[in-house]
Amino acid sequence: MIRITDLRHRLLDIPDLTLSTRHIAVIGPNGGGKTTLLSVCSGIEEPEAGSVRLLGRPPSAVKVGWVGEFPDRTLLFSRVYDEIASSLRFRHRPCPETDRTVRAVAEVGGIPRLLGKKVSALSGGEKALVALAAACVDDPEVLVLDEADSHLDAGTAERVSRVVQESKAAHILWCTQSMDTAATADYVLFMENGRVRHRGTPDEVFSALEETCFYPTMWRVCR
Ligand SMILES: Nc1ncnc2c1ncn2[C@@H]1O[C@H](COP(=O)(O)OP(=O)(O)OP(=O)(O)O)[C@@H](O)[C@H]1O
Repeated sequence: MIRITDLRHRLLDIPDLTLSTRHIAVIGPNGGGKTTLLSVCSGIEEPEAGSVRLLGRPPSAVKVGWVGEFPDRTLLFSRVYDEIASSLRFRHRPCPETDRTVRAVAEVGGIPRLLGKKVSALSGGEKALVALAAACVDDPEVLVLDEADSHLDAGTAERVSRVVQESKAAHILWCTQSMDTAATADYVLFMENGRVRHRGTPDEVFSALEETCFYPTMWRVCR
């Protein structure tokens, strides 16, 4: 469970929010506070007031995997293998176990052929897949994606969805500008001006957004 109480941080103002579903989509206009909310929920930023609890603990006590919109800013190592292995190495996992786990997560992400490459030689979409593999390799309890799918072709975005769904994370907080992706979530938060304007199942939230640009294209076509 994710529990937010009296949260105030910059423009964020969320008095009370309890999220118990696994896949939570965070959507809304630019500047609405989505990244700020994800940063606070991930423990990257301490809230100015109020509290966030993930699985009953403060975010700093939870294994959180983070994938940002610009992997160039977060990828630390020059080789793909080293990047994906880094969190296991930081925890001093045995080398054979690390090797097995890195290869397994690369397999799920469809990137075994990238393991020997230099990060600087990858395309933007390949970097996103590497960042996702690095975030998933240590079995995060909570997986947070901040518009990680924004520069991906449809096939790569589909692969990202598969890796995310196959992760063992209890919660996936996924900020996306793809309303079709958000429509596949269990629960949707629509953020505007730092507040949660709409919350509920995709049906509940998107029915309130039918006249706006925040309505899934696939729903317009197929429903
Ligand atoms: N470090 C910061 N210091 C002060 N204000 C900030 C900081 N980071 C973001 N903001 C402001 O907070 C507001 C919300 O930003 P945030 O990045 O959370 O929005 P967002 O919904 O993720 O937007 P986008 O869809 O454009 O990425 C914006 O007005 C932004 O200018």
